[in-house]
Amino acid sequence: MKHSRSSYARSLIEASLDPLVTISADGKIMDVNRATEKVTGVPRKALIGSDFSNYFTEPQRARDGYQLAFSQGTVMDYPLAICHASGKITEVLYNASVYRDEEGNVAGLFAAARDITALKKAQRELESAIAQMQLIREMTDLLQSCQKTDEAYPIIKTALVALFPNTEGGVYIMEPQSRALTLVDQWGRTDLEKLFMPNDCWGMRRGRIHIAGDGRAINPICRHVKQTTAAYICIPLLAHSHGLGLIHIEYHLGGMDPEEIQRKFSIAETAADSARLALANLTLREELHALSIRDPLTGLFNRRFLEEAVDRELVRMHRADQTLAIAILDIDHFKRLNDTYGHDTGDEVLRQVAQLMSRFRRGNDIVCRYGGEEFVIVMTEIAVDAAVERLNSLRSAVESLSYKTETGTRTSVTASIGMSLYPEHGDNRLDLITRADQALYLAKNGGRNRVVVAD
Ligand SMILES: Nc1nc2c(ncn2[C@@H]2O[C@H](COP(=O)(O)OP(=O)(O)OP(=O)(O)O)[C@@H](O)[C@H]2O)c(=O)[nH]1
Repeated sequence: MKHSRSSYARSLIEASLDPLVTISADGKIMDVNRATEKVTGVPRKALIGSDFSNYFTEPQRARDGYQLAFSQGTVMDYPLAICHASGKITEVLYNASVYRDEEGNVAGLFAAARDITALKKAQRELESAIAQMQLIREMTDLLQSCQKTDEAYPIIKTALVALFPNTEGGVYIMEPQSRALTLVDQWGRTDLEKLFMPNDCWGMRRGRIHIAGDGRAINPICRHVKQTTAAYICIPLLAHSHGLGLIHIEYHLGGMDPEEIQRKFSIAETAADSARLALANLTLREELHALSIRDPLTGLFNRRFLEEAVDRELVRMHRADQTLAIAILDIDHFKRLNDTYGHDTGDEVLRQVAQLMSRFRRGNDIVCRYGGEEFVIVMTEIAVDAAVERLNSLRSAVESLSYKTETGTRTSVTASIGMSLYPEHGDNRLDLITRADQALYLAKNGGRNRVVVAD
């Protein structure tokens, strides 16, 4: 009966999936079950009699737990990590309690471990997923506050570097005219292709993520990828199937399990989605802005732009204690020209005068179509004499332009110019424009085709 009871107890111990061990008062292993052999990779014979702390990644911590169990009589959920002979680590929680001999003296410790490796891994993955989502959220937040695409690229890059440590890559933007993909920011390697066409990238061609260099049989290597020692992922940034750019990430497969790689891809996709939306908004905003500050007939800046620019320049001139000249150029008898030769000839005159004025621009000068047949020129850091001289040469250049009319004859125009100076005639845009306008009125009344400075 005695024999069968101990064999029953043994079977029970062996049936446990948790590693069970008894340790003597001097720290030597006295007995183990099969689960302990399995988790350590050491046969029972070698385990018995050996120092129990040898099998942990942190032997001192194991000994501390052992001491604690002795002093308290028991320890619960004591975290340790067992090191298998192969190097594989099993994270466990230990429950241990002392056991006594027949005289009631402490004879050793009985300890049971619960494998929490999978739980810990899931916990770490969850924590890392939360941290990554937090990073993406921060990136999205910052991107929403960007005013220009130029501000967005470094934010996207910084987020990608944080999301994918130990990778290399770059952010490309598609040039609207040529459709070429241009490298605008990069991390890690510095020899990424700087410029290539969408056709050189399988991701851009197909409008979806392209993964290659990771040993899959079919996925071909993109032409823009110079070295193929690393695996890589190309994420096209598209908005309504219109190309905005590309995110290219290269990574080394060593040590990453396929599940982890898959997770990284999903994160890359989420980050790219956010970057794509932000870039689409910014590009649209920039396009609208360009439309809103240009005059469609002449291509010059419009009044709205001028107002913002003059205010900015006035602040700059004030700080630098410098002068600024504002001149309004008005084509003489333009109504008559329109009435005589037709509106199209009038338009052609406006276009040619605009081109002339663009060529006239120097340094920080601002030239714009102020409305109708009126143009404004802003010249910074200029004295009155120099300004008048330049304006007179512009006036005579306008006079020497010749236009073919709708009837086939040629005609020409003259222009009157009124000018005011900062700070002499005012310290703000409205005053300066009013004074220039008054000077223009005087130029018209004085016989036209002349430059008049506010008195
Ligand atoms: N062709 C053309 N004409 C325009 C445009 N915008 C304004 N105009 C015309 O420009 C003319 C401006 O005429 P006015 O302001 O009377 O002045 P003006 O005939 O130039 O006479 P002065 O300024 O006194 O020399 C009007 O007939 C407008 O219709 C445009 O975009 N194209």
